[in-house]
Amino acid sequence: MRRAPGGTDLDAAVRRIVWTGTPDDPREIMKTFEELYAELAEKARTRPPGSGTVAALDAGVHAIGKKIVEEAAESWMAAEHESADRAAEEISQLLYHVQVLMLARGIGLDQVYKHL
Ligand SMILES: N=c1c2ncn([C@@H]3O[C@H](COP(=O)(O)OP(=O)(O)OP(=O)(O)O)[C@@H](O)[C@H]3O)c2ncn1[C@@H]1O[C@H](COP(=O)(O)O)[C@@H](O)[C@H]1O
Repeated sequence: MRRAPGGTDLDAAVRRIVWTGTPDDPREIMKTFEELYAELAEKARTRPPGSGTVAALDAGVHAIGKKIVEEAAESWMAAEHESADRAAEEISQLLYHVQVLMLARGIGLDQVYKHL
């Protein structure tokens, strides 16, 4: 069996990445970055009532940018002082707000990926 550095079972680590791992239902499939972007793009297009994404887009680039800075700071603090799971939660929020910023500026995934 393959082992990740540090003796962790690599297959188990990959499973943790692929599966969402809520404590109650570890079988629930997680949402990928691409799937979230497609969902948010659809929200932006259809503007369903009650969508936080629509509200954030209406608030504009300046307000979205402030949320990104806030979530980036919270990610940093969680990574430095809290558990890996807490840091991951903050990072997920950071990624969400980055995607909202992309949509606000009409930036597609490919436009970003070509710079990676
Ligand atoms: N993944 C996210 C997501 N991550 C973060 N957030 C927002 O970011 C905020 C960050 O949480 P904080 O703990 O910083 O809370 P807060 O500072 O009190 O937040 P606010 O006062 O700014 O609302 C959350 O309250 C949400 O408003 C998200 N909002 C939505 N999504 C997903 O986006 C999709 C579309 O959502 P809607 O547009 O709301 O339907 C759904 O799949 C959601 O799960």
